[in-house]
Parts: sequence; structure tokens; C-alpha cells
Amino acid sequence: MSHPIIRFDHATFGFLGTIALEDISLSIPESEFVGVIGPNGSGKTTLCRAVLGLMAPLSGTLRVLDCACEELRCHHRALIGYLPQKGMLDRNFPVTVLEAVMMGRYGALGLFRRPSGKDRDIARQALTQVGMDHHRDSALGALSGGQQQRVFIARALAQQPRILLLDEPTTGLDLTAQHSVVELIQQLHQQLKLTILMITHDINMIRSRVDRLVLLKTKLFAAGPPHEVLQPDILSQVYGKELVITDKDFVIVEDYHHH
Ligand SMILES: Nc1ncnc2c1ncn2[C@@H]1O[C@H](COP(=O)(O)OP(=O)(O)OP(=O)(O)O)[C@@H](O)[C@H]1O
Repeated sequence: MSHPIIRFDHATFGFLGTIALEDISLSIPESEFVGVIGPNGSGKTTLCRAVLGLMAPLSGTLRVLDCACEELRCHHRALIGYLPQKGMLDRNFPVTVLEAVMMGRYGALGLFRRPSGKDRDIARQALTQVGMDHHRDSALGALSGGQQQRVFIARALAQQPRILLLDEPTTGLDLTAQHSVVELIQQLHQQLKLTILMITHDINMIRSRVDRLVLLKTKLFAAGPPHEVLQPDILSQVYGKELVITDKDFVIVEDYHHH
């Protein structure tokens, strides 16, 4: 295994009165594509927030890019692209597609430095990578949900990150758009050799695409190649009756977006 770019060592994270993640030990080597699954409230978003250096461990350690997470500095954080859950971003913000992607350059620019032609080139390259450069002058709000998601992925790519954190990137999209966004993410992983952590509720969509699945329920329940983690006995311990396993597919019957 190559040197881990993310390393949790018996790390516990929480909020006042709540333990969100407990005793997590997990090493992620550079360029791995990891799917993060688990029921609602199992700590998936907390895992992303911890990697971004937004939460210090209550005990144990987390090192990201060879730095203790509580000491991640701006230049390190700029190497971590983050696509938050739908609803966390204002998709009707009155900007063009290119302007939205240019926002991804601000971390690299630092305060007060105006974007240069080079920053613009990097933003356009990111738009090309997600197949959206021809829409660069369109209003962000005029795009479909799937196209907007591509633009937000381009914004994260414009940071020229080494790690990409994606929190449910397909939620709210129709099935065709879900497939095309996941295909794009897989393709970016192969082309750019990025380390990707992708949170999802859609086990079937990612099981054949990720290198490893991490199954959370406050604790790290399982981590390994999809075929090892997706065992009925493991899944039923975590999801209980919420998960129905058919011949081919895993169906989560819980209505997780309306809880
Ligand atoms: N800001 C907060 N303040 C207090 N508790 C929080 C906060 N954010 C999350 N929690 C709690 O931490 C636990 C883990 O939440 P987290 O959002 O990481 O789960 P999740 O797996 O991402 O859930 P979902 O699938 O519903 O998005 C939950 O018990 C949640 O209620």
C-alpha cells in the first residue's frame, strides 16, 4: 500500500452530547476511489468534515496530506475539493458557469489577489474535463440538475485538488443524470488519479466502480473491496429491515430524505 494520504487512527469525533464517529481507524492511499455508505446519521458527512479539517478529534488522530487535521492550513485545504450535499449550495446564485468555477480558484489565490488569465485557463480546463465548457457563459441557474452538478464538480477540480470529497453527488437527479454523473466521477478518477471519497446511498450505482467501500454506523463497520463489504449478514446488522436484498440489487427502503 502506498503512503496514506488520509489516515484515521482510533479517531472519535462528535458534537456537544453526540458522538458522530467513534474509534475510526482507516488508511486511504493516494489515488484510491472510496465509496462511503451507511444509514442516516451514521457519520458519513462528519467523516468529510473531519477530512476537511473542520472538526478536531475528541480522541485519537487524523492525518490528512501529512498534516494533523486540526493543523490543516489554507494551502493544504486548497488541495481538498469538496462538493457538499445538495441544498448546501445556492444553485440560483446569479453567476455564469465560468464564474461559478472560478470560485474554485480562490483558495489557491489567497485573499485579495485577482484571478489571472492562468486561473481562467485552469477553470476552463476544469469545465472541459466535465464536458461543460460550451456552457461557460450560461447562467448557472438555467442548467439542469445534472449539468449544475457537473459545474460544481468542475469548481472543485479548479482547485487542482489531490483529494475530492463528494457528499451524495447524485441525490435529486433523474436516473440518467445519476448514471452520467457517476460515470464522470469514475472517469475523472481514472484520468486524474485523484483520491476520491464519495458518500452515497446508492450502493448498486457504485459497487462496481469503487476500489473500496467503507460502511459506517458511528463505528467503522467494514472497509474493503465491495464484494467483501456487501455481504447480507454485514449489511443487515447495519441497516436492519431498511435494506432489502434481491438477487442482484440492494434496495434501501428507508425514506432517508424525509426524516
Ligand atoms: N452540527 C451538528 N450538531 C450536533 N449534532 C450533529 C451535527 N451534525 C451532525 N450531528 C449528529 O452527528 C451524527 C452523524 O451525522 P452525519 O451528518 O455525519 O451523518 P450522515 O451519515 O451524513 O447522515 P445522512 O445520511 O442523514 O446525511 C448524527 O447523530 C447527527 O445528528
